[in-house]
Amino acid sequence: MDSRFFRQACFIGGEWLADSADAVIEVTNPATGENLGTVPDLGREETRKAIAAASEAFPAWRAKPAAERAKYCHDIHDALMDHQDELGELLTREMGKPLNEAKGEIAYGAAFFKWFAEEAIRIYGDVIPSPWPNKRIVVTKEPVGVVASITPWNFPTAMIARKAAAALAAGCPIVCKPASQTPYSALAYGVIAEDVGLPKGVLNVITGSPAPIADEFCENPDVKKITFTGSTAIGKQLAANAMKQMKRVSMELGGNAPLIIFDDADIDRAVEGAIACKFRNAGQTCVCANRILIQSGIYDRFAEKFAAAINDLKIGNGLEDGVDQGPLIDDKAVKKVEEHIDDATGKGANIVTGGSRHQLGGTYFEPTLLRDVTSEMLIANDETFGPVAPLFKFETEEEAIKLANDTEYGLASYFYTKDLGRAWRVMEALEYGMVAINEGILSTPVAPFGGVKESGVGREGSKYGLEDYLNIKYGLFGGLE
Ligand SMILES: NC(=O)C1=CN([C@@H]2O[C@H](COP(=O)(O)OP(=O)(O)OC[C@H]3O[C@@H](n4cnc5c(N)ncnc54)[C@H](OP(=O)(O)O)[C@@H]3O)[C@@H](O)[C@H]2O)C=CC1
Ligand SMILES: O=C(O)CCCC(=O)O
Repeated sequence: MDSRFFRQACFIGGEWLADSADAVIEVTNPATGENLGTVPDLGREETRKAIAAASEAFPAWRAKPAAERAKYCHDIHDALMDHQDELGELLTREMGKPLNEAKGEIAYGAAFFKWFAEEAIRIYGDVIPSPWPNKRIVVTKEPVGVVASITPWNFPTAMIARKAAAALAAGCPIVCKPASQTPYSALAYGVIAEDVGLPKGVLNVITGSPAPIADEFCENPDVKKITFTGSTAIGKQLAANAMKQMKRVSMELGGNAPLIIFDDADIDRAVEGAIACKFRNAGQTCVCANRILIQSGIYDRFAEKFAAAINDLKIGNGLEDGVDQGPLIDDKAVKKVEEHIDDATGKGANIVTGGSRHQLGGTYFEPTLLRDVTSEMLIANDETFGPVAPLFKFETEEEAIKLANDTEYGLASYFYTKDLGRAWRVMEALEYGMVAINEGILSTPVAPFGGVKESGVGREGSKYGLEDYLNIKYGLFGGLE
């Protein structure tokens, strides 16, 4: 690929570490199946080196005035935005999402660096009124130390941004392990780190087999925090391992988002929101609506309008103009989508539109609408992570809430209503970390992103996102008499 951001080497301690002989991972463009290149398949030893580089960088990095760390974060923001088109194209090539979404992701990622640059200078402590006349109590905030991150392929730039920006702002160096399917957007951060003159070791990117890298992250005592975005199964495993040393953890895991549309909703607005919420990134986000619950009075009307909007979506290579939905990440993802559709239709659901692999071949899949879906079907309980919209029917508000909460997940939820009382009631009743009312997209760096139940722990973005990278220290000053 003809881009100076395209690096087939890892970035450790400010140096580019190229592959050793045959130990490489091949990276494929999901839109074409073409091989884009390779990255090193590194293991524990190199991970140890990256952690050592980060540990070495820590004392000087944490000692910098917050305004200096903020300046680096602002510079990273500016560098991402200056190269938005080039980085967006790199992202589309390795991940498949449409170019406009990819460029949007670069801007979204950059916005985390800006946000946390502005938060870095507001890491306040506290003075607590003392219960003793001759003693004083203060609270200070300190960086947790070296952070290790593991991120998924669906947002290769932004998922690193929301971890790295908070870590750097707080005073923590970071070692990033990106998904093996999308390493190049992550390695581009190495180029950016060089461009902005980030001190060596503050940001490291290592590629390779996940298990040995994760084991080193969990077992190396110099790593003080592990931050992960990905599947619940891997998140649980990582959290359990990290707890052996009582490391701090942030876990952004799977979801099973309900999108509820009440009879009194603005149907056109709900259709627009459902398209954005369900088909963004071809349905491959943990906040995509996984279950669409429609009140019976508008069920048929909504289904008809939603199907028409789905039929307008253009499928193709994300680099082509006007494409709304690219390929799925790989064949495993397509098989999961097929399994969910087959299971649902086998148990009585009906396909309104789509339902099959797209004529373009590869991992392209038709955006699909299923109706008459019920709780007994696999799709009701398992995250599809693909372009399938299943419509469930409900009669009452109480039933909708019960259905929506009937899952072990609790990440994002959505509902549409014009009734203010209902808006408050339902928001309070939904057991989710995030609730969007009359909106289909809720992500922004200024709000806390995260889940409850088995969707994880911790929050990213917002003022709360920084707390996850800080330790609280209580200082007691005695002897004032
Ligand atoms: N919350 C979210 O945003 C996401 C949720 N998912 C959900 O998970 C499902 C499976 O997707 P998948 O990509 O396989 O998700 P994974 O959880 O397997 O992958 C996410 C990250 O974890 C790494 N990883 C894989 N195995 C281990 C391990 N044993 N220890 C530590 N890290 C590991 C991966 O590395 P490598 O790429 O090298 O394997 C990748 O960097 C999806 O269908 C979806 O339901 C998936 C992605 C994001
Ligand atoms: O799917 C994810 O892993 C994160 C969703 C992206 C976002 O909206 O922030």
